[in-house]
Amino acid sequence: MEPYNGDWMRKYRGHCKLVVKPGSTEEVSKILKYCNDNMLAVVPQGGNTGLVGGSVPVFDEIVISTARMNQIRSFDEMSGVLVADAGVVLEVADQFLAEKGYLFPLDLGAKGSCHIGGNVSTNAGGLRLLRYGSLHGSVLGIEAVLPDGTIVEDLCTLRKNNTGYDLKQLFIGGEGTIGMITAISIQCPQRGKAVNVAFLGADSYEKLQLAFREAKSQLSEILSAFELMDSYSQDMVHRVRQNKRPLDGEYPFYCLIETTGSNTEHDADKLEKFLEDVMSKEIIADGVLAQDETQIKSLWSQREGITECIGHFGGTYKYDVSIPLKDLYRLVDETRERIEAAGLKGDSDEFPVVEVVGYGHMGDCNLHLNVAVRRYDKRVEEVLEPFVYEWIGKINGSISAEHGIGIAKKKYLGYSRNDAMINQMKQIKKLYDPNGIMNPYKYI
Ligand SMILES: O=C(O)CC[C@@H](O)C(=O)O
Ligand SMILES: [Zn+2]
Repeated sequence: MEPYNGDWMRKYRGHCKLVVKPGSTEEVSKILKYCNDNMLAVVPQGGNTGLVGGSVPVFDEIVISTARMNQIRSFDEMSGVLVADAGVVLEVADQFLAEKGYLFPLDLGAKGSCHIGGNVSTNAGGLRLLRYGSLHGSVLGIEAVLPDGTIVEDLCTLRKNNTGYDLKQLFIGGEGTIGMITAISIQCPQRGKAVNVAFLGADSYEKLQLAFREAKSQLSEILSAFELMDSYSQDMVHRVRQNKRPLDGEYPFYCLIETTGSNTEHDADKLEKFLEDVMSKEIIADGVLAQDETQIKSLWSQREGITECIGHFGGTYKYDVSIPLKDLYRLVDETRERIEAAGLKGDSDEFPVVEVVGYGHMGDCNLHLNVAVRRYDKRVEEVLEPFVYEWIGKINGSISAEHGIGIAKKKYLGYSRNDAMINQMKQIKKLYDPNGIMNPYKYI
């Protein structure tokens, strides 16, 4: 039961005694009907890589795993529409598409274990939302099972479909609270043949913002990622991996820029010119361009590896938030000041906090504020919460950009949603799940 009861951050732990692994939508339907008739609570679970405790039980809820529902149902090579079971691993879906010259329009660090059904239920954002948009746009249809066993079959394969309320949107980001997604249809873009990556260092957050503006204007249609990393996050990666840093010098801020297009020479030329320009204007202090596939992977791992390296020290308090760009990094500075003022951060074992770091998807105004700790500690939590959420609320940001609500943010929803909205959400929950068996104690 161990892997089904605990999340990978070792922060949330349930006491479930039963895991069921249906092999088909019909089996999910029978299970849910039985559970609903007998008032048994359930937790749908995919790869269990979530970061807000949404996919593990709180008490003894029954886990319904999508692990055995892992078939690609169809792929249309003309339209690029993929129809697949919820339990297909994201990387497996992407590799399948790669062979056909296409790409899954979502990519994230946990791709080797997360399931596409879980991605859609969380409305995961990932590393290239800037280019390919949100799942609310690319998911064309879903198949889901309601708590009473009803199968909602809406695996539409068309982009345009204005026929009444767009009900699938409730399941995208619904975190399994109104039904369980069993399959999805999704619009996949062509895989760009030319991928280039640059890793840049900047002397200030202001300069990084200027670099972002230039990147949008000079790289325009080929820009596929613009990721932010502060020096603290890179120090953590270095401490854990002891690897050679990408740049010779050290800078307070770094960014990773990726371009994806169809013409290698044209794209490389554009990126080189951009680099020359931002360096000559002293917007960027130093930069390196990946020369081959291996270097592309190693530069990306400086960014994708942050979560894992930070976790290495013990635990992490994670805040996945949206903030208008100009204020985005201020939250990290202010949080670090508070933690230091409370005397909670230090190099030796007596201090719970190792470091306060900021990184994320700058292109989408999405900050990951992470507080790496040697152990979870109430004193740290009290300094962080509700401070972080109040800060976000005041600035009209979002307390959950891409990781969802789960158990971690349930009580803070009011900082991003007003009473009228929360009431509507409660009504929807009641309508779909009157017995409250679907992923209870979370979300709403
Ligand atoms: O661990 C985190 O806080 C962020 C994880 C993920 O969303 C990322 O962007 O790397
Ligand atoms: Zn992220």
